[in-house]
Parts: sequence; structure tokens; C-alpha cells
Amino acid sequence: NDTSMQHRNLNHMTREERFSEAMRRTLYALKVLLPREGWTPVGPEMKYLARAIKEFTFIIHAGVFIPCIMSYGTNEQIAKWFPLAADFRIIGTYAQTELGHGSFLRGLETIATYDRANQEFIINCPKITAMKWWPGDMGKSANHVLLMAELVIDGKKYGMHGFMVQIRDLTTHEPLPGVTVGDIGAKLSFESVDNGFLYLQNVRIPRENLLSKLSEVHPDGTYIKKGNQRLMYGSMVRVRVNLIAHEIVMPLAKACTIAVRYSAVRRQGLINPSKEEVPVLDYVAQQHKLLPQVATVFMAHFAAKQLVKMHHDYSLEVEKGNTSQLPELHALSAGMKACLSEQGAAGAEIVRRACGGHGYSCGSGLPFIVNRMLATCTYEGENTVMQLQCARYLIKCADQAKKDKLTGSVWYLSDFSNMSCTAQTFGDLQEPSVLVKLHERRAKCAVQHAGKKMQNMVKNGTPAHDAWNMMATLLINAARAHIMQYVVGTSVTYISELSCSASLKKILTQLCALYALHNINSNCGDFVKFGCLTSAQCDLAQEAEFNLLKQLRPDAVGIVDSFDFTDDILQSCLGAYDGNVYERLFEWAKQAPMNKTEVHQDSYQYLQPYLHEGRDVLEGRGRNSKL
Ligand SMILES: CCCCC/C=C\C/C=C\C/C=C\C/C=C\C/C=C\CCC(=O)SCCNC(=O)CCNC(=O)[C@H](O)C(C)(C)COP(=O)(O)OP(=O)(O)OC[C@H]1O[C@@H](n2cnc3c(N)ncnc32)[C@H](O)[C@@H]1OP(=O)(O)O
Ligand SMILES: Cc1cc2nc3c(=O)[nH]c(=O)nc-3n(C[C@H](O)[C@H](O)[C@H](O)COP(=O)(O)OP(=O)(O)OC[C@H]3O[C@@H](n4cnc5c(N)ncnc54)[C@H](O)[C@@H]3O)c2cc1C
Repeated sequence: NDTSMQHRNLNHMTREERFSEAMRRTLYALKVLLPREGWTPVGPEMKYLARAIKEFTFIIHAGVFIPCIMSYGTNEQIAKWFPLAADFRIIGTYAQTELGHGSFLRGLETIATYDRANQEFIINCPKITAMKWWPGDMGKSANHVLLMAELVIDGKKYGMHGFMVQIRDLTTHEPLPGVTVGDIGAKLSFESVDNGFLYLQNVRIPRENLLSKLSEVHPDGTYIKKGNQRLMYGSMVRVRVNLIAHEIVMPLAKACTIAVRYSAVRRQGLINPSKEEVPVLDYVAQQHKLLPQVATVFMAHFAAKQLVKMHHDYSLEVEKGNTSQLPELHALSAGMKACLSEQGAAGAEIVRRACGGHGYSCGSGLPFIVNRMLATCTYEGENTVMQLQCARYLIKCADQAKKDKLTGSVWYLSDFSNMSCTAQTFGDLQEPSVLVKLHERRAKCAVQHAGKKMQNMVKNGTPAHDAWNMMATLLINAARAHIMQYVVGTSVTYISELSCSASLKKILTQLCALYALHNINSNCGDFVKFGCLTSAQCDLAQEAEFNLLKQLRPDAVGIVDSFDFTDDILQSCLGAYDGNVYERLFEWAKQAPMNKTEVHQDSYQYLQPYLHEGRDVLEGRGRNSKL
């Protein structure tokens, strides 16, 4: 109800206006709405922030920079920088990606050279490709960066380390000496975020600015390693875990709310020629587009909750010095981020397209969501690279499964029980336990298939790295299969353990079965190739999915209403709760800057001469009066 937080009509703003408006809203939200003493908003404020996140800036400051201080800083460094960052007295970003490198971190070129005489690090970008490029909040907002750079002492390289570097004056906000910084220009989305470039030349920082939880440099230049160096990649694991809820589940839920509500209102065409026009949601084709995406919201939400819990448990273990769970967590978080962002971004576009022409209007709120979700496939680990990281772990586990009983998310790789499917009816294929088994078997076969192909190539003399490269597509498929079995398995468990009404559990069970069956029907080649299903059982799987669409149709609007988005958060003429689509679209269009005058003077100057000429022609005068 606070008018300062009401969304302005963002679609009718320039990029710079949106950047300023996002900054105003963010600081107002954080400075006014949240208790000043802490950074961990709870209750309705956090729920609001999480839902309104799309129009906030400083997400990297909040979601990456601050958590990195906690992960990589010593207690003294945390005590120094956390309060400043939490209170926005310093604004930071995570500066890792460079113009020339993003995925291959060992190729990063920014150098931090230790100057023993002055006990300082000298930061340099030796060439244009070393320039930091993309970090959010860096172009115009941040006055500090957590710079990921190659540490060099006496000519020896020690790998990527994190350095706290001030880039702008805290009073004037001007760039400091040796700092060239700015915005990288218009992007597909994130209009309100100043993703930036940063060129550092001979910038000096104190030795104490090396974040030293995992390693440190003594005044005399001695390098001390203090922990598992893979923890240096830990911030990326945490962000991958966190962004699933915020940047995949939440936006997809918004898109589904808009598309399902609109499909219940939009009447177009006839099913029974003797009846009236139907809501497009009555078309099975429309249900087949929308309802599996609604199911994806729930299943991704349940799986993400499990991953967050796993990350929390792992973090407690790391505090005790136990990093044994890191490989599995890295593989799972990389795979989940890649596969769910792929599914989510594709799903948002499917539901946008299901809204016809009005789905192409920014007034629907859908293009904003689709374009923003596309970024999740690239940032925080490009999806292909992440899927291959997941596959690397799976291939290792498949080898280990030949001699050991595996546990955790890969346990099924050492399950050699009979996994053949005995389903005789489509009802059998709606059973959660059957769907879980089918996904486990498909994943196991996909991993073993990729591994076997590579082994055979190596046996025939192909170098292992070439075999890996040539089988990459099979490895990526194995990673997808692994994540799908994880999502289905964790969701079935979560729903079975949920204490809720029988009617709610029935709906959630149906949604889970719909998600699993849609996945089977979209990948039935694998399920048949690996002997998980016969061709006849694939027909039953399709029948089972169609049956669930029919069962869920009556509750479709109620299900998306349960996401509980306000109209202000949705910012959609198609998805508003009152369903007054046409009046809202017309009002929205009339507010467009193009319509502030009846005649658009700027363009009229070009049009006018032709208009006069046209009149002359019509009245028999003018150059070619034959007309
Ligand atoms: C203000 C109001 C807002 C309120 C809301 C508040 C907060 C918001 C909350 C949440 C929002 C969430 C996030 C914010 C939203 C969006 C985020 C926006 C921007 C994203 C920012 C970025 O993009 S940061 C840059 C990301 N970049 C990457 O991810 C780079 C990817 N590349 C790599 O990670 C690596 O290069 C590599 C892993 C691909 C290869 O590394 P390399 O060193 O070559 O390793 P390998 O040889 O392949 O493997 C060696 C070994 O290491 C293991 N390993 C690799 N990575 C990890 C890891 N991360 N952890 C653990 N272990 C790892 C790997 O498995 C190998 O192990 P084995 O040898 O045992 O097999
Ligand atoms: C909206 C947005 C926000 C961002 N915010 C930040 C930020 O705050 N901080 C930050 O540091 N970075 C940020 N980034 C950068 C982001 O992390 C990188 O873009 C990402 O890591 C991918 O790296 P790249 O762009 O160099 O692509 P590349 O790695 O060059 O990938 C290009 C293509 O090559 C393929 N490829 C690369 N390596 C392999 C491989 N080993 N095997 C097979 N195929 C491969 C990829 O699949 C891809 O198709 C952001 C990016 C975006 C889009």
C-alpha cells in the first residue's frame, strides 16, 4: 500500500529512467521497509522483495557480493566490510567474467601482482580481453568490486583469488585513478541493471584486501594455502542454488499465472459448432501448452527446496572442515541450474506464445519475463558448461558404482535390481513410484551409454579428451536425465511427506505425475531406446498425460491463484485478478508516450509533404496527375 513502492509503467520508460527508478525503489525498499539492524529480512518484507525482485537493482550486491565477503573473508575482513555492504555504505559487485573469458576460469587474464616493498597488490588488465565485462551493478552503481584475479608472487602464478578493490570515490563517485568503468550498453533484458566494464591499470590495493579465508600472503610474500581451493568456486555454487527459486521458479510462476488467467478469459473459436465461443483454455492443445509448465513451477520449487537444504547442511560441514559433499553439490547445483533454467526459459516462451498477439505486447508482462529468464541459461555458468560439469561427476560415479554401493543423488547408478516397467494401463503410469523408477532407469542407462561410448573410443586409440569432446551431446543428455530423475524423485518424496489436506495432496500428486509424464513423452526416444518402456507403453504414457490435463483443467485458475501474486507485482493487463483484459490493455496503450499527442510532430514533419502531395494528386494537381 506504500505508493513509493507502486510499480511505475516500466514499459513506457527509457532504459536510463528504468535504471534510476530501480535504484530509487531498491534503496527505498531496503532503507525504509527493512529493519536497519540486519540484512536478513523476514516475513512479509522478504516475501515482497523476493516477488518484486525483477524491478530491483543491486541484486549482485545483495545476492553475490555480500555472500562472497562471508565465504572468502576472514572474520576480521567480514567484520570490516559486511556492515558497510549490508547498510549500502559501499556498493559492490562480483567481477569475475572478462571480455575474453567467462566459462573457462583458468583462462582469466586480470593479474594481481604482489609488491613486497609496499605490501600491496598491483592490479592490471594486461590487454583488452582481460577487461572485466558483464558484472551487474558495476557500470554506474558500484564503488567496490570483489575482483577475481590471478595472484602472482615473484613471477609465480597461484590461480584465481578474490580481492576487494575500490573503484569509485566514496564522496564524488568518480572513478579512481587507473580505473576505466562504464555500462556495457543495451541488453536483451535486465534493463534496470547497469552491467558494466572495468579496465584496471596499475591500481594498488593493500595486502589486507586479499580475501584470506582460504589462502593468505604474508608481508614477506610467503603464500599460505588454508583450505580446499575448490571452495574458491563456492560462491558460484551458492548463487546457482539460490537463483533457481528467485530467477527460475518465481518468474515461471508469474508467466503461468498470466497465461492461465488470460486463457480462462479469452474466448476464441468453437469446439462444438452448435455452442458458443469457448475460452481457449478449453482446447486440449492449450492445456498441453500451459499445464505442464504450471507443474514445472511446483516440481522445480520442491527440488530447489531440497537443494537449498543440501547446501545448508554442506555449509555447516564446511565450517567443520569437511568438504566431502562438495563434488556432489557442485554437480547437482550445476546440473539443476542448467536443466531447470533451460526448462523454465522454454516454458515461459511456450506460455507467452499461447497468448496470441496480446502475448507479444509488453502490456501482457510476458516478454519481460521471457527475456529475463533467457539470461538464466547463460549467467552463473553457461548451461552447456554446467551440464558437462554435472556429467563429469556422473561418469566418475558410474565407474565407482561397479565396485561400491553409491549413496546420495547418484544412488540409482548402483541399483542393479530389475527395473523393467510392468504398466498395463495409463493409470499404472500415473503412479508416482512407477514414474520415479522409470526416470531412474532412464538416467542410469543414459550415463552408462555415454560412458560406454567413450570407453570404446579410448580402447580404439582415441585420446580421452577427444572422446569426451565427441560424446559431449550424450554427456549433456545424461546430465539432463540425472536432473529429471532428481526433480521427480525429490518431488514425489516431498509431496508424500507434506502434511496437507487430501484434496491438496491429490492436486499436487497429479501435477507431479503430469510433470513426469510430460518429460517422458517429450523424451520417449530415450525411454524406448534404453528399454524403459515399450512402444505400447509409450502410447499409454501419452494417454496418461492427456487424462491428467482433463482432470486438472477445472482447477487450473485456482492453482495459479495460489501463487498469490498481486496485480502490482504481475504488471500484466492479461493476468490481472479481475480479468478485465481488454479495458486494461486499452488503458495501458493510451498511456504510451507515443499517444501523448494526437499528431506525432517529430514524424509528421516527414509525412506532411507527402500528405499535401497526395491531396494535390487526388484533386488533379501535382507531379503525376494522371491519377
Ligand atoms: C536488493 C533487493 C534484492 C533482494 C534479493 C536478495 C538476493 C537475491 C538472491 C538470490 C538471487 C540469485 C542470484 C542473483 C541473480 C542472478 C545472478 C546474476 C548474475 C550472475 C553472476 C555471474 O554470472 S558470476 C560469473 C559466473 N561464472 C561461472 O559460473 C563460470 C563457470 N566456469 C567455472 O565454474 C569453471 O571454469 C569450470 C568449473 C567450468 C571449469 O573450471 P576448472 O578449474 O577448469 O575445473 P575443471 O578442470 O573442469 O574441474 C576441476 C575440478 O574442480 C571441480 N569443480 C569445478 N567447479 C567447482 C565448483 N564450483 N565447486 C566445487 N568443485 C568444482 C570439478 O568438479 C573438478 O573436480 P574433479 O577433478 O574431482 O572432477
Ligand atoms: C545478464 C547477465 C549477468 C551477468 N552478471 C555477471 C556478474 O555479475 N559477474 C560476472 O562475473 N559475470 C556475469 N555475467 C557473465 C556470465 O557469467 C558469463 O556470460 C557466463 O559465465 C558465460 O561465459 P561467456 O559469456 O564467456 O560465454 P563462453 O564461455 O564464451 O560461451 C560461449 C559458447 O561457447 C560454449 N562453450 C564454452 N566452453 C565450452 C566447453 N568447455 N564445452 C562446450 N561448449 C563450451 C558455450 O556453451 C557457449 O555456447 C553475466 C552475464 C549475463 C548474461
